[in-house]
Amino acid sequence: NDGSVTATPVDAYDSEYLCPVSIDGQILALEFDSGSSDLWVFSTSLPLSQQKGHVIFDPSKSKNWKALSGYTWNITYGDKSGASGTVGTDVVTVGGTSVSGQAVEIATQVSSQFVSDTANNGLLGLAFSSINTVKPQKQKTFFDLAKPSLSSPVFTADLKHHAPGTYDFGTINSAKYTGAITYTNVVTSKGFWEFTGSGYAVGNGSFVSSSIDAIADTGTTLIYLPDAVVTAYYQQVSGASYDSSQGGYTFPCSATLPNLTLGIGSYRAVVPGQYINYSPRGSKCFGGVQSNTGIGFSIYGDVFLKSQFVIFDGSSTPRLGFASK
Ligand SMILES: O=C(CNCc1ccccc1)Nc1scc(-c2ccccc2)c1C(=O)NCc1ccccc1
Repeated sequence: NDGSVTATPVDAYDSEYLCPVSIDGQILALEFDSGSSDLWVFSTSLPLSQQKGHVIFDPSKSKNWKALSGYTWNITYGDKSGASGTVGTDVVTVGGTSVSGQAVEIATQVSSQFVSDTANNGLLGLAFSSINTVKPQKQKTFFDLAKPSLSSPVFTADLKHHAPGTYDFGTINSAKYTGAITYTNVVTSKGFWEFTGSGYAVGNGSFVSSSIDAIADTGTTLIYLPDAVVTAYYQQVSGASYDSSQGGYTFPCSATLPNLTLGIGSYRAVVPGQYINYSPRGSKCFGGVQSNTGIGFSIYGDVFLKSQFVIFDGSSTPRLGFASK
């Protein structure tokens, strides 16, 4: 039972993309996150003050809800946001793909970043189940549970710049990309869709071969790269500088930004310069490419992913596929 669901940007900056998910008939907009592995939702178990403005899941209204007594979860993201709570299982449907016995993690507490992001009613994790946070027994992701019922064990991301895109489960729709798909091996030891990029080029500059340890992360907005790449990029942007008060590189909003080419094997993925003007911040504009210092690896987030058609291949040898579109 393959499925396809629309991924809608939540704001003018494509800071996140939300998809409608049905939990036994209750429909919530969730953020699909290939950088984490918990499916959690705003719930009636939250303090009313934290529920305000959100669409709330009410397990008491679900016929298929089965509480998992004594099970808890607790997740913290790199930006120090987080949530925690209790767990049950229910029927979860995304597009045409339906899964029963899906662990749905009920929030009893969420951090302020989630409270204020009223469009976001929770996350649907699409990284590997090894990093699910449920205790005493970690739970499987929607993709892992859906896999056996899919035509092929894959999902694809076709995110778009300032426009709705799609996630497809079970099929690779050849109408959504041009040219050949380049596949690259994935290392799953950290639980992420982790691969090694082959280098970079700034604008029309020559390609610099270098191994870049990176993850494909639909839940992270920007691209986080090694300092060597980031400084080389912003050297080509007049008026750009690192602004510690803004926590990253900014530049005059009138700047013309060069494209950034990121190598994946012999494939050259081109991120249009305009995608790298992320958003106005203070009197300048904040860059969509930032340093990966403190993270431990690079993150190819939405600014990158929306320039590509991406295949998350969950076969016995997981791999990532990239194609132009
Ligand atoms: O955590 C994720 C994927 N989930 C992103 C997400 C979605 C909704 C709300 C909050 C977060 N990806 C990864 S892997 C590694 C990190 C990381 C980032 C910075 C420091 C240390 C680790 C992150 C992450 O936190 N991504 C989101 C993010 C937010 C702000 C700045 C950078 C990255």
